[in-house]
Amino acid sequence: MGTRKVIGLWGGIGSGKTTVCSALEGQPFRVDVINADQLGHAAYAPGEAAVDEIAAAFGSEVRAEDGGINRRALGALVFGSEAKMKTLTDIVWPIIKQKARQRIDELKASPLQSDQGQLIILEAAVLLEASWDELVDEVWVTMVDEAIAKERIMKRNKLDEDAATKRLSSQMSNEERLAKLKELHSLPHVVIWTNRELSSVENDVLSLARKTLNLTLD
Ligand SMILES: CC(C)(COP(=O)(O)OP(=O)(O)OC[C@H]1O[C@@H](n2cnc3c(N)ncnc32)[C@H](O)[C@@H]1O)[C@@H](O)C(=O)NCCC(=O)NCCS
Ligand SMILES: Nc1ncnc2c1ncn2[C@@H]1O[C@H](COP(=O)(O)OP(=O)(O)OP(=O)(O)O)[C@@H](O)[C@H]1O
Repeated sequence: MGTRKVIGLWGGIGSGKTTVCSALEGQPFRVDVINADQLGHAAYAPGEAAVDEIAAAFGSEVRAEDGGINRRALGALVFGSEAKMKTLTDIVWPIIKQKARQRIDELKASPLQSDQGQLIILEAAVLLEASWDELVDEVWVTMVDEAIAKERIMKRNKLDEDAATKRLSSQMSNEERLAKLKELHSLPHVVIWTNRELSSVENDVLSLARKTLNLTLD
């Protein structure tokens, strides 16, 4: 019987979260990724409870034509304003947490399908800020030098340097992230530095996964 583990994958913009998940594809153990950005987006669909609350807080200009939330309009209000972002996250983080817990429970209730075990990965840029680490067994943190993160997101998102700097400065610095990690105490955690050759990062991620699942290392 394989082991099931829930991993919280935490890291800033362009730090390598998606790359880590891709490295785990096609392995003999099962991997299910829950993406917190997507759970948040689902909360903005027409008829969802958060929609009226957000429109009441931010005004009707954040309503989309279909009756849901227009993320672009909302993003323009909250990115760059700490106070407005807090108003939004006070509404939406508890909803994302509840959706993530429900999805983890569903996955845990489903047949394992592999005697090599299962990793359930909760991928979230704000895992610790939102206290979603309460849902996981282990935390993996992707980290990269900020200058390299800037280069990567300029290239990937076709941003100029100013726009990339703005996005990076709206999140925790590496120093703040490392300090925050110290608050985890008893929860196992590991930092995955991604400013290295991709193949070296991928090898480390596979070793980490096998260790987490108590599989023999080859
Ligand atoms: C502001 C919103 C509506 C903008 O939506 P939009 O589709 O334009 O952007 P998207 O969600 O893809 O986010 C863009 C990037 O910003 C990051 N990000 C989003 N919210 C935050 C936040 N509160 N703090 C730090 N980074 C954030 C995302 O992880 C992503 O890398 C949306 O990001 C949102 O609802 N944010 C608040 C909820 C939240 O914290 N989500 C992140 C869960 S990991
Ligand atoms: N080791 C590496 N060497 C070179 N490029 C890399 C490496 N790791 C990641 N990248 C590239 O950097 C960019 C950002 O990586 P990735 O998309 O995995 O980060 P992310 O944390 O998921 O970002 P976001 O939260 O912004 O979506 C991608 O274009 C990816 O291909």
